[in-house]
Amino acid sequence: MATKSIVLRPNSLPSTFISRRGLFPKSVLSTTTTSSASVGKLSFSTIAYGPSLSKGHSPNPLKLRNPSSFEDTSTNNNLVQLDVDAFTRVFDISALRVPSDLCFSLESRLRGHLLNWPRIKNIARVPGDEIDDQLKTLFPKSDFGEESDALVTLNRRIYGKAEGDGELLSPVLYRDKLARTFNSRGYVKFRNLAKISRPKKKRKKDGVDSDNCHSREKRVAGRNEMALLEVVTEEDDSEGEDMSSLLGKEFAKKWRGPTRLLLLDERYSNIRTRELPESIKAVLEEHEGRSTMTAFELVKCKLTLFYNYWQQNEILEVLLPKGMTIPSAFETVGHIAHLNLRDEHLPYKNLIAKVVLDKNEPKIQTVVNKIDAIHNDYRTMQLEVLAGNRSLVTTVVENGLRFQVDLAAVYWNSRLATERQRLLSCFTRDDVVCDVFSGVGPIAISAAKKVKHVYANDLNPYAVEYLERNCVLNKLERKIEVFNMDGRRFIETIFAIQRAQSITQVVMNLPNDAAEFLDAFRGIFKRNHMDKQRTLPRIYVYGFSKAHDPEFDFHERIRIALSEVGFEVEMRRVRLVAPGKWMLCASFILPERVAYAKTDSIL
Ligand SMILES: C[S@@+](CC[C@H](N)C(=O)[O-])C[C@H]1O[C@@H](n2cnc3c(N)ncnc32)[C@H](O)[C@@H]1O
Repeated sequence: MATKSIVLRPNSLPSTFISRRGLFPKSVLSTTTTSSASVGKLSFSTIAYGPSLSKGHSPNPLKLRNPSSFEDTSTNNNLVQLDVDAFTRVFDISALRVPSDLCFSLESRLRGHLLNWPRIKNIARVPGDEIDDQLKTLFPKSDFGEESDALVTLNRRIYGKAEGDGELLSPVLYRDKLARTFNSRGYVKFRNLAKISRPKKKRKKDGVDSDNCHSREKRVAGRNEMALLEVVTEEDDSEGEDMSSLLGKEFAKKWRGPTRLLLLDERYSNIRTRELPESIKAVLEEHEGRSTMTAFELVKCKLTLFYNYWQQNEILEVLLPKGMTIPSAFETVGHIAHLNLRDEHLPYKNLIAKVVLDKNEPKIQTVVNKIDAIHNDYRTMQLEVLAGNRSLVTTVVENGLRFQVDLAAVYWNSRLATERQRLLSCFTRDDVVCDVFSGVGPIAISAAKKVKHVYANDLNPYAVEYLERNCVLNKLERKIEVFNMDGRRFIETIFAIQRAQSITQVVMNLPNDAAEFLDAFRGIFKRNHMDKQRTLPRIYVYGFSKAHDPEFDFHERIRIALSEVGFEVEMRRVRLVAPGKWMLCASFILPERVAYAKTDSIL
């Protein structure tokens, strides 16, 4: 079972309509249309540390005026239109560009000064931070990082001093060299020059030119991503703000080889080089010279966090109204997330389900809500599909076994997985198990893997159908015999069958009523009462109790059902199913006097 917290948050909107203006605190809304710098300053004084939807700025402020994009169309066949762009936030941050070979050691030394945001790596890569493969081939030795004169050679070649090196220039460098030659002689720009080495353009498709196509692809890719980091500007040398003025000429801004960005803490977002803390500068100075291509730079970056970045509770916090209690968990059954929403959440049920689906795909494909308490005999739930595909047939893997279930037609409770394991640990390979209320077989099939033989029964024909399928699915059909009858009749029948092997363990997992089925054991051995060799089975019976002393209460019910008092019962609390309501498991060896009782006599 997986549980997820859904934290909801305030808003005073009508139940089926959520305006985006109402989604954000006023102060934050007003900042969404201001410049990013002012937002940054405001944020730090008023809002807690770390990424938040109430911080940063929205790249699409105009869209904020369209409240209908958050409308919860609950009445409209669970089609919720959630404008995911509204959750895009842009943060202005600073980063240190450092040589790639120093990035890990610098990261650990500077950790306290780094961004340290969840799911965002402190070391970032941006286009152009790595030496181009084509250029790599120009180096005399392949190990670029260790070759001290490699950079000199590269610079010579890039800046047009390659003649005499005896090597052919790559087409890119050749074009570059040509361009500079023409310019120095005063020629006008050679307009077709770029074509010399440019790769051929792909053919236009459907009248869309390839550049537009590319930019659209980029946009879509961005949406599917969690975050995007872009370098905005690099500090202007003319202001004397580059590292060279602080750390010596070695730090002059110039690309010197593969680099990485170390994202700095948000408090440094608008900082200048000279304002960097001494501790950072000291670490950089220490590292200067360790790399053959040392070059540190302070760069301004734009970190964009998309809808995919934010967690379920962060999204719902923004979407849902103030003052609501929090729906805290959902149960997972195969691909289905099973919510248990309270009345107050119902106007937002589709919105909640959509976010749950978005945030838990691909594992979760369907989100359902329990409509009503379980009332029927088959213990099936009334479920409403709120989001995703409508199939309630799913496969659950429990303890290495696979169980197919149709949540619309059969009972399944993943929360009992641990209890089932505990129960199984009581069985041995010599046991013969009888599961009176087996459902689709989580106990019966798991037991069959371990014990000699299993008799499994359920009243629900659909459960029996899935039980049979699951026996086959787990290749255990030879060890399980399946029955479809009322539990009481089943107990009488199975103990009367001559060919039945001696049953040593009986499981009765129908907590609401199982105790009341115990009378079926009265006189089960009476027909062959001379056969004192028959094994008296151990019975495990489950029950609920809301009593002050649940153990005593359940014990009483068992004694009354069996009409017997003189026997020992082990009692265990399984779990609290509701406030003050315990699920219990009682186990005892069927008293001899009950097994051989004459059915019409009362002891
Ligand atoms: C609480 S479920 C337990 C199922 C299974 N042991 C499990 O752990 O998933 C109880 C099962 O008892 C079945 N049941 C209800 N009344 C019954 C009856 N009178 N006779 C036999 N089975 C019954 C229901 O169909 C249901 O599958």
